[in-house]
Amino acid sequence: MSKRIEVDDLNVYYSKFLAVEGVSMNIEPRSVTAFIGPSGCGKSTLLRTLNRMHEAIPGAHVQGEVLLDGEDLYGPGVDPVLVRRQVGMVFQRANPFPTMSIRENVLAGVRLNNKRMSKSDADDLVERSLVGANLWNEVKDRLDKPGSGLSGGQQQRLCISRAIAVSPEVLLMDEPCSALDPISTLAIEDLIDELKQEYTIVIVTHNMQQASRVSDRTAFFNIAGTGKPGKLIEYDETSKIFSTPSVQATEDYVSGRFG
Ligand SMILES: Nc1ncnc2c1ncn2[C@@H]1O[C@H](COP(=O)(O)OP(=O)(O)OP(=O)(O)O)[C@@H](O)[C@H]1O
Repeated sequence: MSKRIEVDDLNVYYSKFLAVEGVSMNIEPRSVTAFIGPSGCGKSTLLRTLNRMHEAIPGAHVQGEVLLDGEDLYGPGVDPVLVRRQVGMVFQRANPFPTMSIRENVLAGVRLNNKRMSKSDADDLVERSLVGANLWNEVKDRLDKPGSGLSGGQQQRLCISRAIAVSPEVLLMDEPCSALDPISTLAIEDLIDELKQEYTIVIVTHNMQQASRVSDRTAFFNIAGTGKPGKLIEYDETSKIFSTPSVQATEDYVSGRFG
């Protein structure tokens, strides 16, 4: 259920603009990898190439390879819809479908995949996904109420249950806690720690403490100036990045001496 990601000499473009240049990295299964770096260095852009969401923007394209357990996501004949089923994504702002019930929100991705299910299978899946996202106890008595009636932190966990309901191999998270209060943030961080038993997780975060709390490895990206491409500067064990990084720019960034 958890796959290895290999990024090989990846260039990421918005039309002619090279936003991210020459990234190569291996991301291990059952681990959490944090992408950190200053605004505009391409963290979210790179994240979106890992499930082919980048190319949903007109003119956006990549050069290079992204392999999932050895298979090139950008190979000929690969269906981006199937890729997105294997590689789920959770966004900065929780985005449950507002008019749908909690139950239907959990099932939304599965329904999109045209999977027909009996009522009892659907009930099982809803329960398993909500338990998996640590939300079941809080919502089990109101599954037919709208998802928009939940708190921000609960909505984010609802989005995580929607993502895991389709049984992905990888979970991408783009600043999943940036709109949450500290208690909800801790709940999501605990959940990330549990989810890594089953999934490969990549998280973009601006919060250094969060990167050091949740991730096994950290990738620091930087940008030489406006209009220049973002680059991967250093990628290592999180403890090393935050204690004895090899590159001065990493040290400056993690110690807050940046810019
Ligand atoms: N849809 C788009 N069209 C054109 N350029 C874009 C688009 N989205 C992002 N960019 C550019 O790509 C570069 C990388 O942006 P990206 O959002 O990936 O950076 P980031 O490191 O995630 O930033 P932040 O930390 O502020 O979210 C920036 O120069 C940005 O302006």
